[in-house]
Amino acid sequence: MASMTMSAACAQPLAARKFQGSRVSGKSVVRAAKRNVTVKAERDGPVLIGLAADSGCGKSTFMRRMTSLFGGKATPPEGGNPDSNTLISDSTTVLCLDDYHLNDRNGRKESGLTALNLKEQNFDLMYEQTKALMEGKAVDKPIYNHVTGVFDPAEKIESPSILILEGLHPFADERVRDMFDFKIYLDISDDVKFAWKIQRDMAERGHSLESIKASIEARKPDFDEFVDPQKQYADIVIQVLPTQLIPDDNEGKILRVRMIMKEGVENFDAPYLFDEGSTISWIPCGRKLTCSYPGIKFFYGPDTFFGEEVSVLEMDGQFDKLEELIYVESHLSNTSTKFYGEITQQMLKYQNGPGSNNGTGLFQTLCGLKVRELYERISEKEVVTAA
Ligand SMILES: Nc1ncnc2c1ncn2[C@@H]1O[C@H](COP(=O)(O)OP(=O)(O)OP(=O)(O)O)[C@@H](O)[C@H]1O
Ligand SMILES: O=C(CO)[C@H](O)[C@H](O)COP(=O)(O)O
Repeated sequence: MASMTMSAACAQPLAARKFQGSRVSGKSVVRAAKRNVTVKAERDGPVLIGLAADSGCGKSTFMRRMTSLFGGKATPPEGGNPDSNTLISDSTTVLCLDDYHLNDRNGRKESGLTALNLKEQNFDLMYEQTKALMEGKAVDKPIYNHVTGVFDPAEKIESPSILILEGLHPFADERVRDMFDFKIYLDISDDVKFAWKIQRDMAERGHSLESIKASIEARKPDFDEFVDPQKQYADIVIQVLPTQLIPDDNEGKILRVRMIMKEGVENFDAPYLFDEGSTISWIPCGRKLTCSYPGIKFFYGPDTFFGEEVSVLEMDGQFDKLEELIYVESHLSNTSTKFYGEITQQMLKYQNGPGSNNGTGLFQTLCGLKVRELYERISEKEVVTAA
């Protein structure tokens, strides 16, 4: 049977609440009534979006979901290097920041540093080229070839309408960080990262369990020091955790996904469940939504993250019948869809992609819709969408 609880009394001040993983019980916080619209006038260059995440954490999957909302298929530069890391569609260009590594694979062996270390990234070049693209100029960007481990001849990148920088360190350099219109951090917990790596590297790449464990352990200290701290700068953090619906689950198949959204971000109004500012726990399983074990649970409420006010949308569990997502979609507001059912349509379009039946796909889609709206507000151009 469907069940919902909505809290409306708050004993603690916002800042005193524990953030991570806790069920927040608190009052309806009236703070999001204003719409955060600040259209930047006289923008000639692109709208700049950043996506930070560790490697193998679903950036490519996320990018496919996001760029498809702008129409056209994102592909590597036509007639260019087949090992290019760049994806170009009609209006979007996705640059992979691995292309700004300072040293190639051998160089890193000599320096003894990993690619996660900030000293191994050419932030000056990354800044200069991002700035040039933002000014509408073309650049000759290096290509780091992941197959050979060396740099290939540079490729010409024209200034697009929407420029997306994805990689390990989009927000580490203050000069580039300040240029972004919107910053996203994909935060995959160690347990889930491990499960995904095993799935990909064992099944698809023939690596042993021991070698996968060793590579994750080797990366962890540098990841914690150089990549993870960037989440404090993100406007949205999509956090992927093991389910809480199955006690001591270690399979990593059922996921609890949280979309943590900063308050007061220009051109971004956070989506919400039922009632903006309230704290809501919702189990929609029953007549309208088919749920097999362990079911689906949603949560929405205010919180704090790195000392800043945020709202959190959370989904634990997975959909049995994806088309029934329409029921959940109809209870979400501020989603920036252009027609009824657009989220469900998008999710069905990518139903074979990883995460399509759980919160990763849902929140990545929602995030893509918010980016589309942000682009429309800043550029004052409309993205035409077919229902
Ligand atoms: N939402 C998801 N649910 C389940 N598995 C996922 C999800 N997203 C990604 N994966 C798993 O992680 C693997 C890597 O995904 P993807 O190629 O999108 O990541 P990436 O960050 O672009 O990787 P890399 O940086 O290594 O190119 C996929 O093969 C898949 O097994
Ligand atoms: O973290 C990474 C990508 O995000 C890679 O480890 C880094 O780019 C180095 O690549 P390779 O292992 O192919 O030399």
